[in-house]
Amino acid sequence: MGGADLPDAIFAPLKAGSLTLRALRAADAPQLHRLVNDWEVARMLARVPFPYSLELAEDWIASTRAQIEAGTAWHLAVERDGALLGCVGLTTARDAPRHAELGYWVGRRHWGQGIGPEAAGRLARWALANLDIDVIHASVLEENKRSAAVLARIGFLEDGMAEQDFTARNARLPVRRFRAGRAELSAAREPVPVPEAPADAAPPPLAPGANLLLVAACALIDSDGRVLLARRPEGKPMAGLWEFPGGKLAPGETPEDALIRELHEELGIDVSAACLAPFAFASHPLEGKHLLMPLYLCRRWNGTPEGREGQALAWVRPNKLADYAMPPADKPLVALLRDFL
Ligand SMILES: Nc1nc2c([nH]c(=O)n2[C@@H]2O[C@H](COP(=O)(O)OP(=O)(O)OP(=O)(O)O)[C@@H](O)[C@H]2O)c(=O)[nH]1
Repeated sequence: MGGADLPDAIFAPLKAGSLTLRALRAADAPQLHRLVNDWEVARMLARVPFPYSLELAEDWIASTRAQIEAGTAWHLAVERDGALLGCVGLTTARDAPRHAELGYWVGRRHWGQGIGPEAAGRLARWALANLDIDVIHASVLEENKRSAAVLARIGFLEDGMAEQDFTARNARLPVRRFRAGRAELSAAREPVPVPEAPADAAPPPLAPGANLLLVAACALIDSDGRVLLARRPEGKPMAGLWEFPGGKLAPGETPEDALIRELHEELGIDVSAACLAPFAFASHPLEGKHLLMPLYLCRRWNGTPEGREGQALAWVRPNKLADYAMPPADKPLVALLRDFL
């Protein structure tokens, strides 16, 4: 059996509500051809010719599998109950490191069911959490109001106009450009209600420290002098950035208590307070509050760290720490750590 029959071997499918996003397979060609060989769909897509032959569908599917394997683009089938509904794709930008382009289309008979935002939103959030990118761009034909609404609903912001060649129309046409990063995509997902304050009300007095977000973090250092970084998983704010393991202090906890608990929960290792050496701290605005984060060093623990919450882990040499995208609060810590180790 060839690779084309084993789609999940190259890409673990993503769930998005009732939808599944998975690698395209050779067997999808007839269904894909039927959906996209439709003037109402093809005329809105830049690179799709019309009429669109079955052979083109077969060739394109093969190319999408090669791109996933090469790590350059992820064009996926949008499926529900075994039926192909459309496609969603993300291509990393060749000339702009850490940027990517998002695209999608849905077969006409499936319009109006919220499939576009569900599928495109999931792929965008997955990409920011799992690929080395920070910004996702998308273009929609100026007249394509439906597609622009999909992007706005996911959290994309409009950032200007451009022009693009549209193969099916044999014309260069104006497109609206959109972009989103981590802040936009998590804000759209988890809207924070802002309480209405009466215009003349004085702000209530705050207890000392009430605006602080207390987080304890730890640089685990192995016998080769490498530091453990963990990647924030999809669904958390700042997903995809690398950080020092740790987390927020629960009520009544000391930073050491919190670290012992977090390192056990997140990595499955046991540390004792005596092995946590205070090293430095971060102080930075975050989530409408102010992050105060002591960073400890730890060279001794029991167990082997593993990403118990699905987070990727990396043991990183001090001189390579700067290659990992980390939250802004960590920048000074990284420099201190590199100089110290
Ligand atoms: N653990 C950790 N958190 C960091 C670092 N740098 C940094 O800005 N933070 C921020 O500190 C906060 C830690 O909260 P968290 O969400 O990980 O805390 P938690 O484990 O209690 O998770 P939860 O809030 O989902 O329960 C996040 O906003 C995170 O982005 C870092 O190096 N390590």
